[in-house]
Amino acid sequence: MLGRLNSLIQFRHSPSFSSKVLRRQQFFGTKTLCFVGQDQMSSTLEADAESVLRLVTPSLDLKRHKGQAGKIAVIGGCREYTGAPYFAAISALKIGADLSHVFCTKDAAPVIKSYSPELIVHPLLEESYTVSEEERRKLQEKVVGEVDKWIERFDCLVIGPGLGRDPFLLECVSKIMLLARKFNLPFVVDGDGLFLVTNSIDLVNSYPLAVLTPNVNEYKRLVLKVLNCEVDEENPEDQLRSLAKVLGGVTILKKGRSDLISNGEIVKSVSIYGSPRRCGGQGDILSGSVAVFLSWAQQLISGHESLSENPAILGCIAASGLLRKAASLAFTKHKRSTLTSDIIACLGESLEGICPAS
Ligand SMILES: NC(=O)C1=CN([C@@H]2O[C@H](COP(=O)(O)OP(=O)(O)OC[C@H]3O[C@@H](n4cnc5c(N)ncnc54)[C@H](O)[C@@H]3O)[C@@H](O)[C@H]2O)[C@@H](O)CC1
Ligand SMILES: Nc1ncnc2c1ncn2[C@@H]1O[C@H](COP(=O)(O)OP(=O)(O)OP(=O)(O)O)[C@@H](O)[C@H]1O
Ligand SMILES: [Mg+2]
Repeated sequence: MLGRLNSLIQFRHSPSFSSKVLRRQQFFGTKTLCFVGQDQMSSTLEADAESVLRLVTPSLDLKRHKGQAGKIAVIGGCREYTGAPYFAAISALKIGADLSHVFCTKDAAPVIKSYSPELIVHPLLEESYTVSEEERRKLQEKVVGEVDKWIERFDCLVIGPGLGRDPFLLECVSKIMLLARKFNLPFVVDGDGLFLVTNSIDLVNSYPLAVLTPNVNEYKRLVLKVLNCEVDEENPEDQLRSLAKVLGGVTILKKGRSDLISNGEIVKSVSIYGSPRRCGGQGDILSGSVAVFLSWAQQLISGHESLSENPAILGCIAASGLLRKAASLAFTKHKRSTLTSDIIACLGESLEGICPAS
């Protein structure tokens, strides 16, 4: 059994993929899934996102307790932006995480708390305008110390949604990223977290549990900074693979008409569903979703020592497929007036359609 599971979700270019029916192990409950190897993780570019969703999504098991389905923390939310961290955090819960925290600035906290009692919001971060020069170092130690008390409880962080670009705040977040690396905690970097990382690439370099989710603008800036060239529209896969390789094997999800995913070795795309609506906030849904599916993929793999796949790639494929399905469903209902909150409201129905809970 293990050999078959192993061969089927190996991420090397293995031509030997073949169609098989797999019986899941106890830790996810016995669940039969059809994991068609050929058009899945083998050398074809397009991943079979729906099969990956079925593979990593755990069964609901009465024997499990609160927290086991995932504890996510979003680091983001400032005076300027409060929607993005909310979108990322609530998406994680709507998909199936048990707990979703937001670490944001004192200004943003009451606003985000007012959006939903489901989120645990920590008003710990600070922006420069609230801190005098002499207080900075001491306050930074305090902020990072407070986050440190929580950080080991989480399965994945999402760093950047609505973070803003305040230098003092970004310096604190840099230290939080180093803390996450010390604890081998996976993190998704999005939004202004990418602004931070693009200017301090060492924060993610050679960290295989880092996932970057750049949009068109953010990708352009990352390529310019790291590869010192313009985006190659003719051959995006090779350039993406090179970028991830130069960054030491981080996983990059390049968002666009098709989402392209690479860890510097393989490249996979997810083009299913999707919608023509480009309202702000969809990338925030994606970042929260990657965190949940990456955590579930890690649980799946940790239950099989012999498996060596990259949970970050699995998480990106699953999250992209689900978001695109939910966006398509929401667009069917709301057309031009589709909002990010409409897409969030479709996450549950979309996942249920691919991977029924009962
Ligand atoms: N409702 C909300 O609260 C939302 C907040 N969002 C947050 O808004 C913030 C900005 O996201 P965007 O998608 O607008 O960011 P982008 O980076 O796509 O663009 C922001 C603007 O700033 C410019 N810019 C960004 N970085 C730059 C750089 N290094 N040098 C020069 N110009 C630069 C861009 O060209 C653009 O004009 C992020 O933290 C994001 O999470 C968005 O996610 C959308 C929804
Ligand atoms: N042209 C497109 N056609 C179809 N789907 C798209 C297109 N562009 C983006 N998407 C989908 O929307 C998702 C979010 O991408 P987008 O570029 O909106 O992120 P973003 O700009 O970071 O969003 P946010 O406003 O949250 O910051 C992508 O993962 C992708 O699946
Ligand atoms: Mg974004």
